Amino acid sequence: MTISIWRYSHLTLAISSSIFILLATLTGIILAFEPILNKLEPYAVKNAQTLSVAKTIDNLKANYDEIISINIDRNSFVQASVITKQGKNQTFYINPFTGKKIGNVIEKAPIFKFATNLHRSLFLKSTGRFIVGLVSFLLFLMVVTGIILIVKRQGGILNFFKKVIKEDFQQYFHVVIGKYALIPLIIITLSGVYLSLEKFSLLPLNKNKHVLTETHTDKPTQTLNFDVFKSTTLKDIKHIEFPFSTDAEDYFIIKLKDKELYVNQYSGNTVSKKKESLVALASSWSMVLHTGQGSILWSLVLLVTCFAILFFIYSGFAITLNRKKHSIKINNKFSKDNAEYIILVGSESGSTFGFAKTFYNALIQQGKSVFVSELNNYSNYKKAKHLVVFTSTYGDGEAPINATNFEKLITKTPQQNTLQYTVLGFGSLAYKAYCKYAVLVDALLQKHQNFTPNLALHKINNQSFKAFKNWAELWSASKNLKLKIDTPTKIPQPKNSQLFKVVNKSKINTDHSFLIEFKPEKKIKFTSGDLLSILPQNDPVERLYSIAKVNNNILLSIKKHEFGKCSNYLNTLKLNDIMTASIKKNKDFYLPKKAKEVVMIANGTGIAPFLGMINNKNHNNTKNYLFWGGRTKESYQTYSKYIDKAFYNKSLNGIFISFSKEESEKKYVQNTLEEKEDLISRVLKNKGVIMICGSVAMEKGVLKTLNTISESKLNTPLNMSLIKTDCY
Ligand SMILES: Cc1cc2nc3c(=O)[nH]c(=O)nc-3n(C[C@H](O)[C@H](O)[C@H](O)COP(=O)(O)O)c2cc1C
Repeated sequence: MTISIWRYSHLTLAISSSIFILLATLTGIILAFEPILNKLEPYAVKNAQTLSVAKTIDNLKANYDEIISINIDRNSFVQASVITKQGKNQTFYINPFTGKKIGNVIEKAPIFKFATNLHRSLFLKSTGRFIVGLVSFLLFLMVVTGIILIVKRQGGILNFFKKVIKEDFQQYFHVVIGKYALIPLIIITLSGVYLSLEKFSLLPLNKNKHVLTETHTDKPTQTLNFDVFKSTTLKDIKHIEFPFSTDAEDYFIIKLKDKELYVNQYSGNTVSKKKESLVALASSWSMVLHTGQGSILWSLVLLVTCFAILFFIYSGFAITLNRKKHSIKINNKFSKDNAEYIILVGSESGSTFGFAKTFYNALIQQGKSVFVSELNNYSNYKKAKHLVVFTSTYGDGEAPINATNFEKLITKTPQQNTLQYTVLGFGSLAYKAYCKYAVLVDALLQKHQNFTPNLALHKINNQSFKAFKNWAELWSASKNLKLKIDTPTKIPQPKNSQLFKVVNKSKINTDHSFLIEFKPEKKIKFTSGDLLSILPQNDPVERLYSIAKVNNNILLSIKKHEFGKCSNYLNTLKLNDIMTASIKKNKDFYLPKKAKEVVMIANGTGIAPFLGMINNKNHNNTKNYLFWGGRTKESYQTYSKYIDKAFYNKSLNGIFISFSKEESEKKYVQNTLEEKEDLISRVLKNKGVIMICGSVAMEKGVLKTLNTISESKLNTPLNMSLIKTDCY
């Protein structure tokens, strides 16, 4: 399988540098605390930034014999180096308003010294510094390739910040956190690279030099009266170096944010100005941005970003291992020119290859000559008579990575024979462009003169093995074959499996239906209308049951089929038995929050989600009506308890029941809908919502009846945007 160059680069970069990134991140986490702790020290003096340098010097002079330097650090703490009246040379934090000492200069704690050395040079001096700089650059490249991968995944740059669809925990959070950590990551990596370049003196030198503009004067004056000191506040100052001697050639050296001044110690005139170079300014910014010095907020951002990097390392490797597990190799027994059956696969993350392999094996078992390849390898097939395309859809309805050239290839590659073709699309209903690329492939083949359709395009949602098996049966019937589709030997456990305990179970009724109530062993979120996915033992095909949320438990309504593996398994469960299953969100079938009136229509066990919905607290005063079709009055007894309760609580405003097998009143749910056409047309007119759950046959009949009511009473076809269905 071709692997995207970007994904390959992203992965290679990650593998080659992960140990160093891990070290840098762990030390980065420790170092992020240093500026936070420093900033919390009580050495910041209120309004000190507004005080003039002249006043500060004045105050210091009143307390000490001599001033050597004044320094304002990134926390805005004012530091002075002085000779005390006792003749001692000392450096400490001062209150510039009084000139008095307020604390000793903070010493770097040993843990921070250790972490800094490891972070900067891995204790390997220049070699270590070089490695760290390189790793920082590699991490930057990973951010860039990551951005490209997100853009591809989201289907274009404009969709970059659009919601990410959750397919799998690691992938989802790798992308989501990646989007939000993007800017800090770029800043951290680029500033890291910059600081390394600086250490290796690889940055352009500052060509600005001091040029003296005044001849010296030996006339002593009062330092305090210098204009430059009076007009400059501590806000602008980084450092002031006092003249070392009384020689006129010794100046005050004043480092401001963007320039350096020489000030004559006698005249107070600025004798030279040197502008800070852009390189030096960038160095200063790189230091601040990379270390978080002076800002608790930015240090916290750096800290969180370090944790994000740790998550990327974990989730990135988990995704890769998962892909490896799913990657499938097919050893073709026949060449492309000797095979009668050609299977072409479009796949991004490999799962479609699994289906192709199963299909390939089934054909080979029947003694057929088959050749499997990728859509991007589309070619001319000398003996082929049948083409089967299995393709997923990626991005926003786009081709998966190994199918991107197919559209071009098919127009310029001639075929000698006419091939019968079929397209099977793999996709997910969670995306708007459901199986869109399969639709395009189908259209391309339809247009092509060498292809004739054999079976209409079919779509498989969420890699459903059951749907695939159904399609394979249809396809083999169309070819007069008896394909044996092997179920996968490894039964995948559904993602986010949970344990559920049986806490209630009704007797099985004359329709072979029963209710079973499960209590989740762990606290989980779910809503009536969500689905419970159950894999019965030794069966890879998941069964989905619509959930009713009752007393915070899951209530299912099950019909036991004679040979139904899952329904029989559920029927064998006793009180307190534990079952493994997983919850699948089904937001499209939630009770609407805003509708004034909701009509719920179900037959048989399709009533389940509605039993939960009508028993939910009705905060919006929505009026709920339930139409249910069953076989006999006895069938209804199974559910009556929940319906009575809803009536009692006034969360159900009408119930309309039809029995199809009661001699006295044989009716289907559609007949009752016709009888209540005034209610139905009112709900449709007022933009209420109609929810349907149950068999597909019932759904068809109900939609037809609703359409008839809409056309006759409202003179308009049924507005499908008001209909929600969950039928099977
Ligand atoms: C990022 C991403 C984008 C997807 N976009 C679509 C889409 O637009 N339409 C669709 O039907 N399915 C979409 N899917 C679902 C996949 O097509 C589906 O999971 C398929 O079975 C994956 O097959 P593969 O593993 O062979 O690539 C998308 C999946 C992912 C991860």
